[in-house]
Amino acid sequence: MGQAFGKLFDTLFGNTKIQVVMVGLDNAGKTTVLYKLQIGKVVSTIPTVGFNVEKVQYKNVDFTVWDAGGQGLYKLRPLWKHYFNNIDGLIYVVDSTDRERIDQAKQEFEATINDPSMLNTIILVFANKQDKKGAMTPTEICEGLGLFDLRNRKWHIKGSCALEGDGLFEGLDWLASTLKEKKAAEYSSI
Ligand SMILES: Nc1nc2c(ncn2[C@@H]2O[C@H](COP(=O)(O)OP(=O)(O)OP(=O)(O)O)[C@@H](O)[C@H]2O)c(=O)[nH]1
Ligand SMILES: [Mg+2]
Repeated sequence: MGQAFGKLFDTLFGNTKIQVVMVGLDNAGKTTVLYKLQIGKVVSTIPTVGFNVEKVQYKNVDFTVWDAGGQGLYKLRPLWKHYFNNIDGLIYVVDSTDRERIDQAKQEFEATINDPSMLNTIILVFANKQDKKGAMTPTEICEGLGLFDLRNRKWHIKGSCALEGDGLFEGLDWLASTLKEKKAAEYSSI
C-alpha cells in the first residue's frame, strides 16, 4: 500500500508544497489512518502546551494530525494559527458507529472549517469504521455533519475502514486531484 500511495503522490502532487491537516473527535481513527498510509516515519511530539501532534512528511506533502485528547478540539483551535499557514487540505475523520456523539462531531466540524486557518481548505471526510456492525452510512454522516448545507466549499466524503486501509486511497485520490485543479486555477488567474 505504501508504494501505491507513493505513486499517487508523485503523479498528482508534483513539487508543490502541500499541507494537509487531519482532525476529528477522539477515537475516530486518525492515528490509525496516518499509520495505514505508510508514507513515511510518523513523528509524534507533545508541544509544551500538552497535546499530541503526529506528523508525517512524504516528499512535498506534510500531514499533521492533531489529537483531541480529553480536551476537545475547541481548546486547541486558537493555537492553530501559530502552527499552520496555508493549509490546503483538511481531513475530518468520523467514527461512524458513534451515533451518540454525531452532534458533537458536527459542532467540532463546523468550528474547524470556519477557523481562519481553514477557510481556504478543501475538505475530505472519512466516514470511518464502516466494517463495524451498525455503522452509519456515508450518507447518514453527510446529514449528521450538515455537509449538504455547505456553500462555497469543496468537499467529499468517503466510507473507510482505516484498519484495513479501505477507502483511504480513493479519498486521497480525490484530495490530490482536487488540489491539483485548485492550484492550477490559482496559477492561471495570477
Ligand atoms: N473496527 C475498526 N476499528 C478502527 C478503525 N479505525 C480505527 N479503529 C480503532 O479505533 C480506535 C481508535 O483509533 P485511533 O486511530 O487511535 O483514533 P484517534 O482518532 O487517533 O483517537 P485520539 O488519538 O484519541 O484522538 C483504535 O482501537 C483503532 O484500532 C476502523 O476503520 N475499523
Ligand atoms: Mg490518535
